[in-house]
Amino acid sequence: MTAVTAAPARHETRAFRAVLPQLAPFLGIFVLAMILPFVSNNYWALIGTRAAIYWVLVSGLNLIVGFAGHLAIGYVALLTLGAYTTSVLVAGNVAPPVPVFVALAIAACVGAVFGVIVGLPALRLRTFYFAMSTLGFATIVTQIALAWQSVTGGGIGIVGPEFPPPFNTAWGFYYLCIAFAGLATWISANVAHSRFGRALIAVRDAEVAAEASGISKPRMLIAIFLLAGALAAIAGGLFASLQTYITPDAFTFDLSVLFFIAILIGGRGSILGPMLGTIILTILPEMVASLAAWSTFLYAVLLLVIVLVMPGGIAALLDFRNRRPLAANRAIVPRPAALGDILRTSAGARTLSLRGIALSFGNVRAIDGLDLDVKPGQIHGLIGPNGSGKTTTLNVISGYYAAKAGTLQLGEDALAPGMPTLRAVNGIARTFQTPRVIGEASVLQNVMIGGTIEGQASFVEALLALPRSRRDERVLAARARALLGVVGLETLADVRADRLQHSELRFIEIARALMLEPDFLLLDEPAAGLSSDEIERLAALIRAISARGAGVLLVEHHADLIFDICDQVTVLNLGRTLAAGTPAEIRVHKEVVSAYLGG
Ligand SMILES: Nc1ncnc2c1ncn2[C@@H]1O[C@H](COP(=O)(O)OP(=O)(O)OP(=O)(O)O)[C@@H](O)[C@H]1O
Repeated sequence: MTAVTAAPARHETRAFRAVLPQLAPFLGIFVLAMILPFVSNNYWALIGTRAAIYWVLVSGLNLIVGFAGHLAIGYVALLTLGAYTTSVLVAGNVAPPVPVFVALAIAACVGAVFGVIVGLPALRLRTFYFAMSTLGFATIVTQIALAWQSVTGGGIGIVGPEFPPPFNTAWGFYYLCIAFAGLATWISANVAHSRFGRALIAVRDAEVAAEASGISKPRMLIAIFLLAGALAAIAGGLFASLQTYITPDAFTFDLSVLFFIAILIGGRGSILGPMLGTIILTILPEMVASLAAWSTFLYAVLLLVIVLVMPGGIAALLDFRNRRPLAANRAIVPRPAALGDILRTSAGARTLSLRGIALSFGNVRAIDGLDLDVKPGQIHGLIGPNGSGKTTTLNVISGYYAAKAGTLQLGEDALAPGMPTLRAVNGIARTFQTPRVIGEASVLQNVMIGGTIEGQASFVEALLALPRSRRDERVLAARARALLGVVGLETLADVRADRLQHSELRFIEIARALMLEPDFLLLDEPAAGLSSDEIERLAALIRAISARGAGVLLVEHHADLIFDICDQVTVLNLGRTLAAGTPAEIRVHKEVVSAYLGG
């Protein structure tokens, strides 16, 4: 990032004002939690404590289910693990007894390790299969707790840990749990509002776009499972103390379902929604005591109602900002001239070259011995009839497909085949034939995702909102807003992306790709679905991008756009080069005219 920097103090004030409406409900809940002891009795201390403990677990699980989209349904296993680890360590069943806070810290570490073990299948398994693997783990933990009698007390159980004064009274323990719940909220909100939280929803809803932005799914998931495992185990330790005595029966499948449904009621990608969901689900059976035995049935009905009536959950209900209508006749008016203030002039003198690239799908030769050079500062058009291999060429360059033959080089360096997440590091960005945008995220967040790898702060720094992480956010947000100005969409920055028109999504993708300050930009049919005015503006924008020194590879069916702005054109037919040359040469090339252009 060069020209765009933000004045920290001014930005922080503006940012604080912007987040105040989002912060207000949390402050409200916190104040209510603080005054509860003064307006109620010990019965409510128990319910309030239970809700706080559940939320410590759900706040972490929310990052896995609500943000990363992995159906970890058997998460009660980590609550069990934390409860037994804390109780056993405090009781001194395997080693000399340790103080309860030390035991809780050890349980958090054990939970983090097992959190990753439970989560690892998510790297390969999706949806139902991953859900089943977490359930399997829950069964194993319960069986071990039952069988390992000398340590866990088996079916008879074990005494839960006791906390020292002032936490050994009902309200003292309540305040301790509220403190943990507050901390868990702060940590999970920090992660959610950092580049890591955005990367999670990108992997969930637009995995290929996430990879093109350099986001590594395994690293992201491991970090999240570590955190969620630690939080769940801490919740387990607190839960064991609340119960005073634990047996494997205390950790029912109903609890797992409660955690899971709390997130679904709350809404994906939200912190406030699942928090309210957890509170509601904890209080509901108590309010209607006669229905307590029906709790599983109630949860199932609630789940059905949510899925059918309000799939966005509480978060969607509270999202007043996105209820405001958008102007129907809005026009996209890019300002390419502003690019100079945002992107440095690319100094890259390296050429992106393909030599003898070949790739088949079964018997279909998608590309067959392709040579192609994309030079810095030039626009290279790639055209050809449907199925001629244009998108496949882009996918080979972006690392989604590994070519069966040939070489792919950036200057003197060979580009590793089949490594899409490394292309962003190599300065290669792209857009997609069908825009890959995260509908539930705002336009601004979508663009910021493009700059994920530009962030400097580590996951731990983001989790604690340390200065480097706050600076990352400032810089990425400022650059994303500036790029939205360049593509003419800055007024829509805070709108959910799924409310936008198709043509607007195309420009969002370009802004997202530009977040990387790419040396090479691969555009897959960017003019598809655009009006003639919009195509003209797109042309000016692409010209301005290449004028900053980037090499552009433009796949397009609009021949006028290609001939208007390209320096070089390659024509493909059945995976082979039919012709290559300047637009003037291609326009009159006999075979091209008869095979593709017509006339
Ligand atoms: N994943 C795949 N599996 C099997 N065949 C594929 C796959 N991807 C592409 N193909 C085939 O490879 C050939 C080239 O496809 P490609 O999408 O690259 O063409 P294209 O020139 O981009 O076409 P269009 O202009 O319609 O987008 C086609 O015959 C297509 O059916």
